[in-house]
Amino acid sequence: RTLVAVKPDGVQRRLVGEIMRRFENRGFKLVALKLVQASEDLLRKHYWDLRSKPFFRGLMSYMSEGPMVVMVWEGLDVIKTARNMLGENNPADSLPGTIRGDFCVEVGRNVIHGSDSVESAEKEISLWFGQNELHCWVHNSRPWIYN
Ligand SMILES: Nc1ncnc2c1ncn2[C@@H]1O[C@@H]2COP(=O)(O)O[C@H]2[C@H]1O
Repeated sequence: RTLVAVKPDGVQRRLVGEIMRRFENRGFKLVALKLVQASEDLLRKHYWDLRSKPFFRGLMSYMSEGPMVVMVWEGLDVIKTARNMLGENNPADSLPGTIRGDFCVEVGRNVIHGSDSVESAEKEISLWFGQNELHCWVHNSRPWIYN
């Protein structure tokens, strides 16, 4: 499982449907989804490892500018594959075909976040979602996606 968040710029730019379509089409299963105006406390916990970076204050304010769409996707190697689908942190290094490579130009407005490791995915999922918000359901197309 991985946490994917469409940031306030992605929501404002109406990219939510396009981004979700990419994850659905790839074959991943949606297990949690919500629209959230994140509190400063939540954002501080989410980006705790970056607290000493010079861009930290700007990042907090960017992420508070409007609601985000936060979701959990599940599937084989989803953390790694989602990072590949997102592109590089800096959109200028992101290949066309990736989300950042197709939809943005600046690192401070990079439209989407994805967990970067198993540890951060577990931490981020438990930060943004309660256990009762994570749904277990059967993907009918599963046998056509997995051997
Ligand atoms: N040099 C930078 N200047 C501004 N924001 C940055 C910089 N580097 C990283 N970020 C932001 O910090 C975020 C950390 O992880 P994200 O994938 O959410 O996307 C990153 C960017 O939004």
